[in-house]
Amino acid sequence: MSDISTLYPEVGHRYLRMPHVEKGMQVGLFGGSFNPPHAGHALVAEIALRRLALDQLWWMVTPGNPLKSTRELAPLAERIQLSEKVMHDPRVKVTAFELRHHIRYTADTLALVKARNPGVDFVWIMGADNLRDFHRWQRWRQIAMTFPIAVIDRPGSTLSFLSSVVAKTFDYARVDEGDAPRLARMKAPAWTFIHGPRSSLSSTALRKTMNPAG
Ligand SMILES: Nc1ncnc2c1ncn2[C@@H]1O[C@H](COP(=O)(O)OP(=O)(O)OP(=O)(O)O)[C@@H](O)[C@H]1O
Ligand SMILES: O=C(O)c1ccc[n+]([C@@H]2O[C@H](COP(=O)([O-])O)[C@@H](O)[C@H]2O)c1
Repeated sequence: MSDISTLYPEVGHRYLRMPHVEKGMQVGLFGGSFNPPHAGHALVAEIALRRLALDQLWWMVTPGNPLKSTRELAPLAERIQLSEKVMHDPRVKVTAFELRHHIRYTADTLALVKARNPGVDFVWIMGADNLRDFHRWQRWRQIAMTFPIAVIDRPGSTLSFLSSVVAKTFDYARVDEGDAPRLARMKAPAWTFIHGPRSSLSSTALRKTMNPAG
C-alpha cells in the first residue's frame, strides 16, 4: 500500500482510513453516492442510529456506484465535504476508505470491514428503493448471508419492496422491526424493514434544481 498522505490529496487522508471502532460495538454501514447528500440521508442515519441502537454509523461515500453512470457524479471530495455539512452527530463517521482500497463492489467492502474488525457487529443500511435492484449487485446473496440488513422506508417504495427478488428470496429471514435493536448481533440472513418518519427528498431532484437544463 502506498503512503496514505500522498494518495488522493484532494480527499484528505482521514477519509481514506477505516473509522476506529471498539470490540462489542454495534455499527451501521450506510453506503451511498450522496450526489449530493440531503436531509433524507440525514433522516435515514438518525432513524438507523436510534432504532438499531447503534454506537456508530459509517456514512460511506462511494467512489462510484457500479450500476450508475458517472456522467453526473460530482467529485468525491465535494460529496464528502457536503456530507459533513448535512449530518452533525458525533456517532456518524463520514468515510471514503473504499477509494484507498480500489473497491467497486459492496461485497468486497464488507469482506474487508469484517476481516479488519473482529468482535464488532455490523449491519448494512439502505433505503427501501435499493431493494428493487439489490439482486443485480455483485454477490448479493453472499452479502445477505453474511450481514444483517436494515431497510429504511422511503416514499414510493413502502409496498413495492415486497415484490423485490431479495425480499422474496429472504422472506424467511425477515425480522420484526420491534427486534431492530438486536439486529446487528443476529446471525445473517436477517433483515428488517423500518417504518417511521419519511422524506421524499432525492439527489436526482436536487441535481435538477441546481441544473435545470441538465
Ligand atoms: N429520502 C430518502 N429516504 C430513504 N432512504 C433514502 C432517501 N434518499 C436516499 N436514501 C437511501 O440512501 C442511500 C444513498 O442514496 P443515494 O445517495 O443514491 O441518494 P438518492 O437520493 O437515492 O440519489 P439518486 O436520486 O441520485 O439516485 C440509499 O440506500 C438510498 O436508498
Ligand atoms: O456492489 C454492487 O454491485 C453495488 C451495486 C449498486 C450499489 N452499490 C452500493 O450501494 C450503495 C448505495 O448506492 P447509491 O448509488 O444508491 O447511493 C453504495 O455504497 C454503492 O456502492 C453496490
